[in-house]
Amino acid sequence: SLDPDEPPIVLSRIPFIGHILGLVRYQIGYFENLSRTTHPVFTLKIFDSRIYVVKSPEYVALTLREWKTLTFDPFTTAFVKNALGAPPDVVEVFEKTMYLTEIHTKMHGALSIGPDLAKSNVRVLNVLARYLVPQETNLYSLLREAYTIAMGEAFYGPDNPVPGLIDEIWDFEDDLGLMMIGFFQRIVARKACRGQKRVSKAFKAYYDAGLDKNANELIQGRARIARAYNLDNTALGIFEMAICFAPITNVVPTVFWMLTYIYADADLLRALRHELAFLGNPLDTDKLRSCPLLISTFQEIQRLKQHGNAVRWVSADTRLDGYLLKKGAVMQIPSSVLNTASSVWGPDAGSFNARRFLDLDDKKTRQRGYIPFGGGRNLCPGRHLAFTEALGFVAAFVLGFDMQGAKIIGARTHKIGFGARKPERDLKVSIRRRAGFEDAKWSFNVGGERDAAPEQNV
Ligand code: HEM
Repeated sequence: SLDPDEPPIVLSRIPFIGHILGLVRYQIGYFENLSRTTHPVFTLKIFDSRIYVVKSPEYVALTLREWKTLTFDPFTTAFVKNALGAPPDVVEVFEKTMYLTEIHTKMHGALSIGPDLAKSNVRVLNVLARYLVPQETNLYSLLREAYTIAMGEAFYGPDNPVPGLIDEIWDFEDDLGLMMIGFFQRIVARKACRGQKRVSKAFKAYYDAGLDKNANELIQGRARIARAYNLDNTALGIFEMAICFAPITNVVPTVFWMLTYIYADADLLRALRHELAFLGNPLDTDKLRSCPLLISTFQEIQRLKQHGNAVRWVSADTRLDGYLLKKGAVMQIPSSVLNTASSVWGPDAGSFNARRFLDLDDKKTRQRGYIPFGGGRNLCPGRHLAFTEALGFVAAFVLGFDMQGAKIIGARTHKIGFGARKPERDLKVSIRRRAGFEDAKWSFNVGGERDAAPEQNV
C-alpha cells in the first residue's frame, strides 16, 4: 500500500496487469494517456513496483535538482548488464568501483566546448559534406547513413568498422526497450541481439589492432580508464554499442524533421535563406549562434518530436516538495506530455511554429519543463556536438539546395527507449543545386579547426 504522502495513485481499468498491457500496447503513448489526470506527480503500481510519473514543469525542475538520490546511474549499469550482455565481473566494476564516475567525467569533458570537441565536430561535418551533392534519394536513409558514417570516422578514426555496422547499430536502438528487460531477448529482440554481438566482435578486433590510436579524445580517454580498471578489449567491444548509437539516433530524426518542415513551408524556407545568406563556404559554425530563426526552428522541432522519457531511480527516500518518494521506485518524466501541454505552451501547443522560441529565453523555456537534452548531472554531454552537426548541415543544405518531395508526414509508434520520434516511412526526394550554388563544394570550420583529413567522395 502507498504511504499517504506518496503521489496519488492512478489505477488501471484492468486490475493488476492493466498498466503492463497499456505499456505494451501504447508504449510511451501510455504515459500520455495517463497524464490526463490533474495530479502534477502520480504513482503507478505494478505488482510491488512503483513508478512515479512527473508531468508538471515545477516538479521536473525539483526532480533534476535532487540528483544525489534521484539518480540515473543504476540505469547505466542495468543497460550494460541487460542490453549489452556484459558478464558479471564487468558489471561488478560498474557497481563497486569509481569507474562509472570517471567515465562520466571524461565523457562530459571530451564533449564540452573546447579543442577536443571542435576536432570531432569539424570531422563529423566534413564527412557529412560528402553527402551535400545533388541526388534522387530516400531522405531518412540518406541521413541515417551520412550521420552514422560521420560519427564512426570522427570518433574512431578513418580505419573504423562502423560502415559495415549501420543496420546493426540502428536495429539495436529499435529494440532497446526489450533489450533492457534482461531476459528472452534472443526471442523478442533477435535483430538487436545479433547487432550487439557483431558490433562487440568488430570493435574487439579494432582495439586488438591498436586502431584506437586514431580515435578522438572521448574514445581514447575512455579506453585508458577502462584499462586502468583491468577491463580488456573484449569488454571495450561490448561497451561500444552505447557510444555508437547515442550520438546519432536523436540527431538523425531531428535533421529529418527540420528539413521536411522547412521545405514544406515556402515562407519559412525563404526567411531562413535570407537569414543564412551571410554564412560563407567554408561555413564557420561559430556564426550559427547568430541565426535566431534557424535555432528557433531546431528548438521547435525538439519540442514536437523529442519525446523520450527521462528516467531516474529513487536510491533513498526523498521529499519532493510535499511528496514522499520511496526508495526503489522508478521515476518517469514524459517529455511528450510536457512539450505539448496547452496549459504551458498555449492553444497552438500541438502545431509547428518555427518562430515560437524567438521570444523565449533559456530561463523561460526551462520553466516550461522543456528538457530535450535532459538535465541535472546527466544533462546530455553531446548537446554541443548535436547543435553544431545538426544546424551546420541544415544551414548548408538550405543555402545550397532545392528539394522536391519534402512534405510533413506522421511518426511511428514511439517505443519505450526511443528519444526522438521517428518518421512512419521514408520520403523519396529529389535534391538539386540552387541557382548561384552550382559549383559549391561545401566544407566547414569549427571553433578555429579546419578539417585536414583527405578528401573522399561518396
Ligand atoms: C538532438 C540530439 C540529442 C538529443 C535530443 C539528446 C538527448 C539526450 C537525453 C534526453 C539524455 C538523457 C539526459 C537525462 O536523463 O537527464 C541524453 C544522454 C546522453 N547523451 Fe544525448 N542527445 C542528443 C545527442 C547526443 C550526441 C551527439 C551525443 C554524443 C556523444 C550524445 C551522448 C549522450 C550520452 C553519452 C548520454 C548519457 C549521459 C550520462 O549518462 O550522463 N547525445 N541525451
